[in-house]
Amino acid sequence: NTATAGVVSSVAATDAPKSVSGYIKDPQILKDVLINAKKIMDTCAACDISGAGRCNGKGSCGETVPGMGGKRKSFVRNIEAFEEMSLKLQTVHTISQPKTEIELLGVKLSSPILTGITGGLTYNMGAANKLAFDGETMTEEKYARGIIEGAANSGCLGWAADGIGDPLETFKRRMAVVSEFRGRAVAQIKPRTQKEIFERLDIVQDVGAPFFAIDVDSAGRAARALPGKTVEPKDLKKLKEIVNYAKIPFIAKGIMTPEEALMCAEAGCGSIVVSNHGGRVLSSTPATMHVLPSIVKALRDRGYKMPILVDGGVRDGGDVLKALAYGAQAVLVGRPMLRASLGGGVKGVEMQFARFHTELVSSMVLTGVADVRNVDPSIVMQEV
Ligand SMILES: Cc1cc2nc3c(=O)[nH]c(=O)nc-3n(C[C@H](O)[C@H](O)[C@H](O)COP(=O)(O)O)c2cc1C
Repeated sequence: NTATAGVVSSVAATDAPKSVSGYIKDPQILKDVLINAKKIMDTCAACDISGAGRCNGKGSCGETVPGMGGKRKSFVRNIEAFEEMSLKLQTVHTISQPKTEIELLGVKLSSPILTGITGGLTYNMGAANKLAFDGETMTEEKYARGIIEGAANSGCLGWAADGIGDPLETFKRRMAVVSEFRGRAVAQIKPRTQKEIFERLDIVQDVGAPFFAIDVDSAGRAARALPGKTVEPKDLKKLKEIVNYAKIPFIAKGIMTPEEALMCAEAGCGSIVVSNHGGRVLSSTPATMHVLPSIVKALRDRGYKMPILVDGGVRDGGDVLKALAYGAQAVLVGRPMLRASLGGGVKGVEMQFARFHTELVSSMVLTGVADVRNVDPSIVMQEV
């Protein structure tokens, strides 16, 4: 996320969209939404658009999952970790209508799913000047609206992202979209200097976001930062300063070790996202699902009750259930939501949420889980 785009388009509205053959206007089914996304993304992650829309980073996209960078190993590990896990099929019980609702930091969600934090269709997705679902030009604003409104309409939460190169004005305009969905849209801030974080946090709080995240794992981009566009690692002291400044819960995103999870808890963070940034920041990290159990254990053993979120490679409702069985309270879904918004806007994201929800319910019935807030770890078995 190094360039300039924000929610407000860096593409002039008058630019004619590039026509794309076979593009489906106003798609009515998810498959067509995903086809659209594949057609407009130069570097598309669409490996299997006919199935569940799974992306394994190895497919027909020529191994160029959007914004992958590096050697893609971390990303593939995330996907494979879920594939290696099996769910225990058990149907001799009475559970036919399992409960999927949770409350996350004071916000009620219809299922334990948030969108991933993604943005930058011009520089991350190759979708500048391409057709949108409405037959007009695709813009950052349409993209963000798809994510945020689509999630809100699904009873879940969508994130507005912060691009490193985004000037404050762009950030403010993006927050105007969040403001429309007061209480039902959340915002992320890059690990900028403390002063810049506080400046953006004031705005995030003004627009009514119930909580915010900082992707602390974007710190490596400091090496490429332009003057005045600084990101930096955050030590315990700085984490505490942010917690103390904030009037809403602060989620630290990009935590991959028990030690750092404990530091976030000690700092007073409201939550963490166990994440390797979808494999985009460091090529050789473990899968998020491989580190999640030790992080959960470390926090719970010391009595910390904060919700624990996870992302990276969540591709269907069964994966959501696996993450919950490993101790997460909710997941973030990145690329599948990204593609849904690109190919179908608000409606596309609603369809994607509906698919995840249906699959989650079905997986719960088939494993005998009555409530997402209480998932027995023994429903997951490692393949032997
Ligand atoms: C195109 C793209 C842009 C992203 N931009 C951001 C960002 O601005 N901030 C952030 O915290 N994470 C960002 N991420 C990482 C996601 O929030 C998330 O961690 C990751 O996509 C989850 O993995 P998944 O795509 O396999 O579900 C981005 C990911 C992608 C694919």
